Amino acid sequence: MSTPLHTRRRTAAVEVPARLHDAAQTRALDREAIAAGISGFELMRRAGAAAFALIRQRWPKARRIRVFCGGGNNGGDGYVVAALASRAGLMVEVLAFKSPETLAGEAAEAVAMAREAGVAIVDGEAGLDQPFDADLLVDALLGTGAKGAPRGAYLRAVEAINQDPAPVLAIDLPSGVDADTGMAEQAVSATLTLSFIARKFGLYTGLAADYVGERFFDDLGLDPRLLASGEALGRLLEPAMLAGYLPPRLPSSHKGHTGHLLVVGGRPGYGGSTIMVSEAAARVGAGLISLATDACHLAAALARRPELMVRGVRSGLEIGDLLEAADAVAIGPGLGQGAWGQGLFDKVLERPGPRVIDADALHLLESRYAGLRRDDWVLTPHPGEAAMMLGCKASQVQADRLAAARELWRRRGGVIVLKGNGTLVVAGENETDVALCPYGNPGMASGGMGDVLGGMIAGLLVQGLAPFDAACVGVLVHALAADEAARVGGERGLLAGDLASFARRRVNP
Ligand SMILES: NC(=O)C1=CN([C@@H]2O[C@H](COP(=O)(O)OP(=O)(O)OC[C@H]3O[C@@H](n4cnc5c(N)ncnc54)[C@H](O)[C@@H]3O)[C@@H](O)[C@H]2O)[C@@H](O)CC1
Ligand SMILES: Nc1ncnc2c1ncn2[C@@H]1O[C@H](COP(=O)(O)OP(=O)(O)O)[C@@H](O)[C@H]1O
Ligand SMILES: [K+]
Repeated sequence: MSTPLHTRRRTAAVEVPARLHDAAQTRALDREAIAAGISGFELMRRAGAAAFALIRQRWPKARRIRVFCGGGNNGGDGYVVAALASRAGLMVEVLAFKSPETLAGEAAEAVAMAREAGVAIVDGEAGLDQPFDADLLVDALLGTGAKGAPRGAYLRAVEAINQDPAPVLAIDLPSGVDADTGMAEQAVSATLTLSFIARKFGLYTGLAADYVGERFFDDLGLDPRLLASGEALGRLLEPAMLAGYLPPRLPSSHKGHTGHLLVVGGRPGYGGSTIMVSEAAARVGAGLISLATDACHLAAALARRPELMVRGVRSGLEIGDLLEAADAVAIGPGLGQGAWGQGLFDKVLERPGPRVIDADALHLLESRYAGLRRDDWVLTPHPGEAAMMLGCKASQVQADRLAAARELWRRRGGVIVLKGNGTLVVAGENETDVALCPYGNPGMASGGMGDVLGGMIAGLLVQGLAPFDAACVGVLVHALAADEAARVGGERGLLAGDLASFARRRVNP
């Protein structure tokens, strides 16, 4: 983590954020826990108990519970939940999608536990045709051992769960969602998902958001040192981190200490984008902001934010002095890919230094600078732009967002911010180089939101944060501001311009 300019020494401890694992890394943790002396069945018993405790807490009035059990250990967790619910006097039915007699190991012990508790276990496919009128469904079909989309009877079970109006608790993950990537074609649409031992990376990004519902996590009482060991894919961004990144300013600070940003872009008809970039940068604390844009936007920019220094420019030749003065540059929104935009972009790339490259500038980077790699830039593609840069389809980017962001990083270096639900910040191959933002909401699916994000990242860069830190803080502040704005006024109708004032609170933690 870098030290922002002219700030007090950090007092807040930087908390180690939650780790994110894939299925294989989760299995490694399971094995470690077993090697440390907790039996596989004990883990399963704890998982089932945690799930039943959550049921009691969230659905205290539920009396009729239908548990959909698969043939692996995820199914085993389901049998434990059924046993505990039955012992508590609830009416429970297990629909078994693999014959309980064929289950092995811990899952077989869990079946025995359910039988002993008097749970009715019926053949899954036959049971689907029998009405049950459940108050709650438990999805214990597939967990981290799932390979590909649900097949056969499992697929019919997923469809039946989704057609039933009852709420759904997904055990460990919604069956059909890929734990590693979040890819989901046919998956259980859960009300809540309770994950064990490890937070699965895939549940926090991309399409998974449409299936997981509210996310819960239980470490099953494992030693935190064990959970901190071994490999992980990345880490979650959390609000508590902000205090560590953004210590208060020194009382003697002046605008020369807080950074000068140059924003470049806004061809005729696209002036609003750069105004939003500039305003967002100002609201996260950039000291001075120069905006180089088409002259037709001068009046609008100054009317919206008289704090800006705005210059109408006809070509890249007119920004040399501005580049000289700036600590960082944000370029791309409204830039266009014609001669005007090209000239400005070429000029900006002539000099090294922190840059946020977005929108049209990403297209210009691909078309004019194939193979150029730099450490000091932050590239902020949405999935469509990432696909353009990788020469694939946006759906392929979404199918494995981490792989796409990593590939972009390998090609381009610096920091890659892959936008969209569960935004990823990637600056390398290690766990500490990958951050995922679990905040944000679909109210952000409106024009200009990305411009505001770019402005925030740039506004943090000029204050001296390192590119990875600026990207992480910018993404987090942007999403938290959008969530707060949505809480106040609702998601639908949320405007990019609404975020700035909420962001201000977050950068003063
Ligand atoms: N000791 C442990 O390993 C623990 C495991 N736990 C639970 O166990 C789960 C992992 O258990 P498993 O490794 O047995 O895996 P699963 O329970 O996910 O089951 C895998 C089984 O499902 C079948 N299958 C896989 N993909 C399928 C598909 N697409 N369509 C239909 N059938 C498919 C396979 O035949 C395989 O036998 C975790 O998600 C968690 O819920 C918890 O009980 C905590 C402790
Ligand atoms: N459903 C969503 N959930 C979370 N964040 C979202 C969602 N939709 C959009 N966003 C965020 O809003 C911003 C949109 O950026 P972008 O697509 O570049 O928009 P624009 O080009 O209009 O500025 C990104 O930061 C993205 O992560
Ligand atoms: K499941």
